[in-house]
Amino acid sequence: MLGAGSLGGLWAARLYGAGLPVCLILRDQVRLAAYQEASGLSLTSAERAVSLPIPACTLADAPPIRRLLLACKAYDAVPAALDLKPYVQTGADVLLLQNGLGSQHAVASVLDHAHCLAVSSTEGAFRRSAFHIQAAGAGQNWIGALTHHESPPSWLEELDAANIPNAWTDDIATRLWRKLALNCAINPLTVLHDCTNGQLATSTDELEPVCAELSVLLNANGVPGTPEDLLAETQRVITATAHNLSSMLQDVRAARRTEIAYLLGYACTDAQRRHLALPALQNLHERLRHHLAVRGLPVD
Ligand SMILES: NC(=O)C1=CN([C@@H]2O[C@H](COP(=O)(O)OP(=O)(O)OC[C@H]3O[C@@H](n4cnc5c(N)ncnc54)[C@H](OP(=O)(O)O)[C@@H]3O)[C@@H](O)[C@H]2O)C=CC1
Ligand SMILES: CC(C)(CO)C(=O)C(=O)O
Repeated sequence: MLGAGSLGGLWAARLYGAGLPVCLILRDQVRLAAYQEASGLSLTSAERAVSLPIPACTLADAPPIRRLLLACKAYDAVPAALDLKPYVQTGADVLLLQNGLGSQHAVASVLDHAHCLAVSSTEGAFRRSAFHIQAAGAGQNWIGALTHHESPPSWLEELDAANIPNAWTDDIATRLWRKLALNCAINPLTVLHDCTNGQLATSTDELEPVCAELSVLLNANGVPGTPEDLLAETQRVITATAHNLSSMLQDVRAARRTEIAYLLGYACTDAQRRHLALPALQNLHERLRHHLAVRGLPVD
C-alpha cells in the first residue's frame, strides 16, 4: 500500500485486522522512523480506537510488488508511480484510488507493464495526526478496469473478508465522471464562499448553470442524464453532507495543495478539447484559480 493517509490507512487497517498480509510503503526513512515512534497506525471508528502495528517499509526495502493500492492524492500519483515502476512486477494488479480524472490514465501509462484498475470511493476518512486515521462516513468503493471490459478479479473476496465495501463495475469511467461532476459543482463554491456544503442549499442560481454545463460535458463523455438530474443529485448530496466542509475547503483552510487540476481543471480542459463552450464552468475555474493564487496555493 503506497499512501498510508486517510483512505489508504482505512484500507490497510481493515486488511490487517482481517489477518491479510499488508505492508505500508512510506515516503522515506524519516517517515518510517515517525511511524515506528507512533507504534504503527491507529484507527478510530464509531468512537473506538485501535492501534495496529502494520508492517511498513520504504520503497528501497519493499518486496517485489504483485498487488498494490496507490492511495495518494491525484497530484502525487505519477511521481509515486515513477518511483514504484522498478518494484512493480509484470502483470501486478494496481488499484488507483484517486479522486477526479486524469491521474489514472497517466499512472497506467507509467506502469504499462502492470494491470491498473481504478477505484471511485464514496467512503470518508481524515487524519487526526500523521498515523491516526478517523473513519468519517460509510460509503462504497467502485472498482473497474480502466480500458477493457473484464471480469471481476477473484481477490475482491479478500476485500469482502476485510469488510472493505466494494463493488465491481464494468463502467468505472461513468462513476468517476459522476463523482467529478458533483465535486466540480460543490467543492469550488464552498471554497469561494468559505462555507459548509449545507450553506450552498440556497445557491441554486450559481449551481444551476454549472450543473447544466457539467451535464453537457458528461453527455459528451457518454454519461447519460439531464441537467435537472444532476442539479437534483447535487442538492441531495448537499443536504446529505450539510455539516461537512468539502475536501477542497479543508485543503484550502489548511493551506494544502488542492486537487483542482484533476477536477475543475480536467473538466475545463476536456471541454476545450471537445470544442464545447462552457462559460459558467470556465468562470468558476478562473475564480477558483484566483482565490488559490492570492493565498499562495498552487493553481493546478
Ligand atoms: N479522505 C477521504 O475521505 C476521501 C479521499 N478521496 C480521494 O482519495 C485520494 C487519497 O486521499 P486521502 O487518503 O484523503 O489523502 P491523504 O493526504 O490523507 O493521504 C495521502 C497519503 O499519500 C502519501 N504519499 C504521497 N506520495 C507518496 C510517496 N511518493 N511515497 C509514499 N507515500 C506517499 C502521503 O504521505 P505523507 O504523509 O508522507 O505526505 C499520505 O500519507 C485523493 O485523491 C482523495 O481525493 C476520495 C474519497 C474520500
Ligand atoms: C461529496 C463531497 C462534496 C462531500 O463533502 C466530497 O466528495 C468532497 O468534499 O470532496
